[in-house]
Amino acid sequence: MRTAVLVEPNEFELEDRPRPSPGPDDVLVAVRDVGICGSDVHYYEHGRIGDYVVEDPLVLGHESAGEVVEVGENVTHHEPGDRVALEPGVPCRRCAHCKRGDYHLCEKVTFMATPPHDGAFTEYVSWPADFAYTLPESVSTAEGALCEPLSVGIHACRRGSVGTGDTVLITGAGPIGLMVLEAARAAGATDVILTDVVEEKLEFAKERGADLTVDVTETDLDAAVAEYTDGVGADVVVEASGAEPSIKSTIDVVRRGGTVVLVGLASEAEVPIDVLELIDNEVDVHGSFRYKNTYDAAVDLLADGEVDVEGIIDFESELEDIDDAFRRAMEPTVVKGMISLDS
Ligand SMILES: NC(=O)c1ccc[n+]([C@@H]2O[C@H](COP(=O)([O-])OP(=O)(O)OC[C@H]3O[C@@H](n4cnc5c(N)ncnc54)[C@H](O)[C@@H]3O)[C@@H](O)[C@H]2O)c1
Ligand SMILES: C[C@@H](O)[C@H](N)C(=O)O
Repeated sequence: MRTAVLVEPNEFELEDRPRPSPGPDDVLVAVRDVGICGSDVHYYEHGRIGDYVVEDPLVLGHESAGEVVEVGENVTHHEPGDRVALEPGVPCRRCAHCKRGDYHLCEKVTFMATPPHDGAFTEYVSWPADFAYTLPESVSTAEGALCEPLSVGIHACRRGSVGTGDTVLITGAGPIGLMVLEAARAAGATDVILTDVVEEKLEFAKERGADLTVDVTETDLDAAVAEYTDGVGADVVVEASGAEPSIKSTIDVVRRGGTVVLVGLASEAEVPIDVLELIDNEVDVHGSFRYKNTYDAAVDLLADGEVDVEGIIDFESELEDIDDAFRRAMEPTVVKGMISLDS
């Protein structure tokens, strides 16, 4: 099977690898669509993300969906022909975190495209059947693949307890910020503000329904939020840029008693925060790491037409053109590139 392998930074090789056989609890999936995530691009460019280092050739891609072609002997809820979205993180199911229900925090998780685990830029993936979610007729496999970033958005909104009538400020209008926008609307937020430093990203966010957009290179964010919220501040702030100034700004623009959710990964682990301000204003700060129990919700939201994910796709490429696709994905105005396979 054709497989795009990252052999060294900035270089994929297309290899012919043996097709895997599904284990007794697995499904074998013919991959149809795989999104290019910022983390894939980071591994491609730098060969590492923090402590995760690409030491051996690695298959990238963790936003994937396809068609079941074979099922293991114990699998009863899938059959060949089913179209499925694959949740990329499979936990050990045994550790303390898994047993208390926080399976996304499992330290032994097998997460696609995170060294040393291979991902989905390949023709076939064998994957645990309970981490494959059936897509109804109305949901495309491209949308199925984008259940992954949508899941990040749903989990962030759940962490922030976004609710009906809330004003949500999202910093960073990349794919994650835009998926938080979708999830926040679905959770009942009536006012959504997005920030960015790239004008095109903000125009796009506006087209996708942001009530207010703020270019933080030109406009004072505190003043803009104060004006929009009559001096109160946002109920929930979701940080989705990873930029240090943006992380710092979150506690200035959240309302007293409000919630800050940190999703963006700062390049420096330590970002100075005024803790007295946090205490005085009784701000809740939550980290948000990947997601748990979001795929069923993501598929239902897509089936009900409650969210749009396909609209963020800028281009689709074939597996053979993956180097070009990654270079395109690095352009600052591009939101999402997809690799589509027609095996
Ligand atoms: N916690 C998690 O589970 C999780 C999951 C996925 C991604 N992430 C992280 O979330 C962040 C967003 O992911 P993405 O794929 O959308 O990244 P991205 O780089 O595509 O988007 C980030 C956006 O932030 C904008 N930005 C840069 N500086 C800014 C500033 N000072 N203020 C406002 N916006 C600014 C950029 O122009 C860009 O549009 C990244 O840091 C990524 O690593 C975290
Ligand atoms: C969650 C996922 O989108 C992210 N890129 C990660 O590897 O953690």
